[in-house]
Amino acid sequence: MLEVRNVGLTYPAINSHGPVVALKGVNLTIKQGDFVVALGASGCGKTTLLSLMAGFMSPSEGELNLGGHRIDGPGADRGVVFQKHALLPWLSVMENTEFGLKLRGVSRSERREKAAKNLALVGLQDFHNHMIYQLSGGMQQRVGIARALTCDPEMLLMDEPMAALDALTRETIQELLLKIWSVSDKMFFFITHSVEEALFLGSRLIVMSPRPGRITHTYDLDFNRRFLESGDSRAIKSSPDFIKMRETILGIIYGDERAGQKEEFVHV
Ligand SMILES: Nc1ncnc2c1ncn2[C@@H]1O[C@H](COP(=O)(O)OP(=O)(O)OP(=O)(O)O)[C@@H](O)[C@H]1O
Repeated sequence: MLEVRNVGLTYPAINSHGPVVALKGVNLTIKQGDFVVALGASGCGKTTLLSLMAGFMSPSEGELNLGGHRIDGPGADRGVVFQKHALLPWLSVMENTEFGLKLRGVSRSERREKAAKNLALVGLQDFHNHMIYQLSGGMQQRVGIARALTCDPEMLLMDEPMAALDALTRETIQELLLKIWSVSDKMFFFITHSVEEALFLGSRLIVMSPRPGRITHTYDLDFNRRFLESGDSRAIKSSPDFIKMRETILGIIYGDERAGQKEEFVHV
């Protein structure tokens, strides 16, 4: 279980810009098997929250605990999938996928076996020896997912992993992610700007607002389970309850975006 308790994060002043209160009073609990998706206007602190969960930085206030232990740096119990540029272009698909295990000193045969299993899970079993530049954007993102899974983390953290992909590839990888989620007991934390993607993927949706960044709305969802039962994503995304929810969430986010255009960010 991941617990975020009363977390605040203030970035220090840069030149003439004062400090920025990126997060204030954030509370969130993510349990095994939860797929939590974060949505919110630009600058509301989504990436900051993910970075704290990843241990890339420490909170100014409050604490984050994973499995009862305070997060005080990056760890193999958390795998991160970024939007792009996170693969090593001079290594092959297999070498990228096994990289984390290699750093941990795992034997070649064991890490190859684990990497091959996860490359098969994302449909790249025939591409072990390809170089990264020989793959499409969607395939590269599949390698990123396989790489994160290969260290067998308790939690997968994903910061807009589909943002750079075309619509069709994006839908295919959304469906792939749900299939991976359904056969694992991992915690997923996923950031997106797409309301449709958030509703489709999440078992819980948090909506964040800026100035200062905080969680303002939480929704439990079951569109992902309905997809896993029916396999028909288009039917789910065009269903009346999906569309109604999409409009509600869009109303909240557009309200925040418009307010943001009128106000300066809060400085302390
Ligand atoms: N390194 C930094 N130094 C100073 N301020 C920062 C830094 N990183 C982010 N910020 C500020 O903190 C706030 C939250 O940023 P963050 O990137 O977490 O938001 P976000 O919701 O992920 O935004 P987006 O949706 O645009 O990616 C913003 O006001 C941003 O300008």
